[in-house]
Amino acid sequence: MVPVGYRMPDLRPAHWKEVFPVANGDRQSPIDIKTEETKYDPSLRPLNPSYDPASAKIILNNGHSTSVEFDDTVNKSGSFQPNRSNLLSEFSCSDAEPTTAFVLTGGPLSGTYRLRQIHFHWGSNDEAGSEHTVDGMKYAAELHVVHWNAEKYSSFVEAASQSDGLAVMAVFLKIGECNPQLSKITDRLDTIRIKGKKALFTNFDPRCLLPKSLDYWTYFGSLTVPPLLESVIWIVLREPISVCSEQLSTAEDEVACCLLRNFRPPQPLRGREVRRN
Ligand SMILES: NS(=O)(=O)c1ccc(NCc2ccco2)c([N+](=O)[O-])c1
Ligand SMILES: [Zn+2]
Repeated sequence: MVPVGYRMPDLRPAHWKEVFPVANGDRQSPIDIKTEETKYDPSLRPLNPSYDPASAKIILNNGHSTSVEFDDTVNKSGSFQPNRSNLLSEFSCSDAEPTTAFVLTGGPLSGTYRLRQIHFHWGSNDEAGSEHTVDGMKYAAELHVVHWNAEKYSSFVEAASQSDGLAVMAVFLKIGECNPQLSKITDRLDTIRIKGKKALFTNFDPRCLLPKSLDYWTYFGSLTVPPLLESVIWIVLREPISVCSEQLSTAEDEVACCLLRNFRPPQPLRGREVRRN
């Protein structure tokens, strides 16, 4: 029962500032990446994602996106002993060494950032859907791989309020070949059609969704949905991955209307620098 006189907050991005004043802050995300204005930084190291597929737990419809949540309660470094039954080569699509953790290191990061969840932003058609844009160009969708600074902070929520608390790797999705790795997620969306619904989702290695090249742009920004906290080191991969229209429309059809067009428009750069490796 909604109390008399209660006005539901307007959920559209242009109104977020009424509830979250930080929406007008100096390091908001996403942004338009003007490639000519990015700065090469020789101190930037290669990215080093290493994920334990066994840490994938559930797939969730959290009302503004579909996410795959990972068990980030313990640091698995050292605890994951590769053996016949769990060798990454059986799960992973890359031929990397078996991992002993599910963390992101290297790139612009100092320290170890632990994988929390992955989720997508898409539009209601193939022409728009990404949050970041490149020279004004929108991609069909955008994958976010969310990590938190487990070396300095004790939880995701604590890290989310710190300027170096989160690291989100963004991967653009462009319309092309169907992506069998993505189907592992889109094929399960029918099980989480309504908000709050979750389903078991294990043995998924997010590296299967990454492009061949891990070259990136990086800048200091924020969460792109409320509470819009300015705690994210953004790492935007320059090479997109492919998705076919059928997969995207499956995603759009399978989840409630409110998950469509869940992308925030680009925000003012406010003098920030975008670096590239
Ligand atoms: N589009 S995003 O990667 O910036 C993003 C935004 C919000 C939240 N979550 C909302 C939230 C509440 C407290 C702190 O965080 C997440 N996430 O949780 O991975 C990611
Ligand atoms: Zn996101």
